[in-house]
Amino acid sequence: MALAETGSGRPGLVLGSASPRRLDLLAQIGIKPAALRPADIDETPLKAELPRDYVTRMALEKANAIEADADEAVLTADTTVSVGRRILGKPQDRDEAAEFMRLMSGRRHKVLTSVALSYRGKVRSRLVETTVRMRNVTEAELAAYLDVGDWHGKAGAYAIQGAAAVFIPWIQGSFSAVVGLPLAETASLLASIGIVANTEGDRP
Ligand SMILES: Cc1cn([C@H]2C[C@H](O)[C@@H](COP(=O)(O)OP(=O)(O)OP(=O)(O)O)O2)c(=O)[nH]c1=O
Repeated sequence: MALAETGSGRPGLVLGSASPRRLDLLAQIGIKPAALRPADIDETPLKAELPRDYVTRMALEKANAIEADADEAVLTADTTVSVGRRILGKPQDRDEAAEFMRLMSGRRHKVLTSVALSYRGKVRSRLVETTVRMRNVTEAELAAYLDVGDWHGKAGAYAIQGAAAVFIPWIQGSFSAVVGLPLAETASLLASIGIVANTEGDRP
C-alpha cells in the first residue's frame, strides 16, 4: 500500500470528495489519502454551459474550495452525464431519476469525468469522456430499478457498478471514469508530484 502521508517526503494527499466510490477506486491502485475533505460548492450549471466545460469547472472549483497546508495536495473530481447538450446531474427525486432513465433508454450518452489535482498553488486537470450505450428499458424494468434506490446521488441516476449494469451492454472509454475517477489519468497526475500508485493494488 502506497501511503500518501505528510512527513514521508511526499505531499500528503487530501481527497476532496464525499464519494465512497472515489475512495474505493484510489484503494484499487494502492493509494490511501491521508485525509478526506469534501468540498461544498454550488453545482448549478451556468446558462448554456457545455457539459465538458461544466464538469471541468466543477472539478476545479472543488479543488479551489478546499483548504490545504503547504505540504498537502488536493485531489477532486466531478462526474456528469450528457445527452446532447443537456447535463444530467444527480436527480433531485424519483421522478427526475425516471425522466433521466427514459431519456437515456435505447440510446447512447456520454459520461464526462474531470479530475483535478492542486498542489503548491498549481492546479492541473484532465477530462475523460466515455460513451455508454443503454439498451431499451421497459417501464416495468424502470419501476423495479427505481425501487432498488441505486439512483440516489448518482449522475444520470444510475451506477454502472450497480443494478443498472444490466441495461448497459457496451461502453467506449474508461470504466473507472464512469464510476467516478479515471484511474490511469489520476495515477499520472499523482505521479507528477511524487505520489506513485501501486499497480499490485490493495489486495487481501
Ligand atoms: C454515471 C455514474 C456516476 N456515479 C457517481 C459518481 C459520483 O459520486 C456521482 C456524481 O456526482 P459528483 O458531483 O461527481 O460527486 P459526489 O457529489 O458524489 O462527490 P464529491 O463531489 O464529494 O466528490 O455519481 C457512479 O457511481 N456510477 C456511475 O455509473
